Amino acid sequence: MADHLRLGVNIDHVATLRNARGGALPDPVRAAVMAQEAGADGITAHLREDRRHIRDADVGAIMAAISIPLNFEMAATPEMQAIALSHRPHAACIVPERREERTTEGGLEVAGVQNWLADYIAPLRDAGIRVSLFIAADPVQIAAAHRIGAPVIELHTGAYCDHHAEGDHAARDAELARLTQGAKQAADLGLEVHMGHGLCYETVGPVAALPEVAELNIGHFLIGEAVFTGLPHAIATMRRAMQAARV
Ligand SMILES: CC(=O)[C@@H](O)[C@H](O)COP(=O)(O)O
Ligand SMILES: NCC(=O)COP(=O)(O)O
Repeated sequence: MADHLRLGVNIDHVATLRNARGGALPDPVRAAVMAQEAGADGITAHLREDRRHIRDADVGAIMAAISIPLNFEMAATPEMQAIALSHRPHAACIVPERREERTTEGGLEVAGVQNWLADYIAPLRDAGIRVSLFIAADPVQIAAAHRIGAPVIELHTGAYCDHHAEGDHAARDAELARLTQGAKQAADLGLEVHMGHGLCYETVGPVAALPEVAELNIGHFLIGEAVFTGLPHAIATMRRAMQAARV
């Protein structure tokens, strides 16, 4: 078990709120600094092709303002590759994107495009960026991630969280079993395992308890909770829930 389960705080939805009015506030850079001060181990931010949350200028501004790692989420496009190479964040997490989706709906297809994707991530790796692939807990995709030389995978916890929210505990537990198996498979292959999407205080425990998991990336719930209790309190409460599950 990794000694310390890292918490990456995703600040995308501060930017979503800013963009709703088209101005400068609330500032996602301020949220990143506040998250760092509240004990986040990293900041995650997704520069979507449609720029619905952070924008190009935010990437450099966030990196300049924080001293913890930035996990830069990006689609596998030439434009995003060039942006990642120009900023060289600590990590780049390649995620699938569909313009019309409300949120990231599935995992990245790796197995079907493995030669192409291996070539795509090579320059990122050569630039010293830790590449991670945001995938479903599917044995075929996990094996393909390993084959193409990605050092890290992030398993999509969205379905697990959705089933929990819908009260469908059988489906939730089946999804948790898939995540558990996926984490084991990946760790056996030598991959570093992260998880994220849709996690909240109620759903974080069972995934935080998995010994193979080194990092959780959590955003939407924390930013929503911050409206009521403040970001430092939300982060501290999430950390306690993670820690309680780990012992
Ligand atoms: C890739 C992912 O898991 C997302 O949570 C992302 O970081 C936030 O963006 P969306 O809500 O647009 O998916
Ligand atoms: N990669 C998942 C992430 O960064 C956070 O997802 P969410 O908690 O905003 O759904």
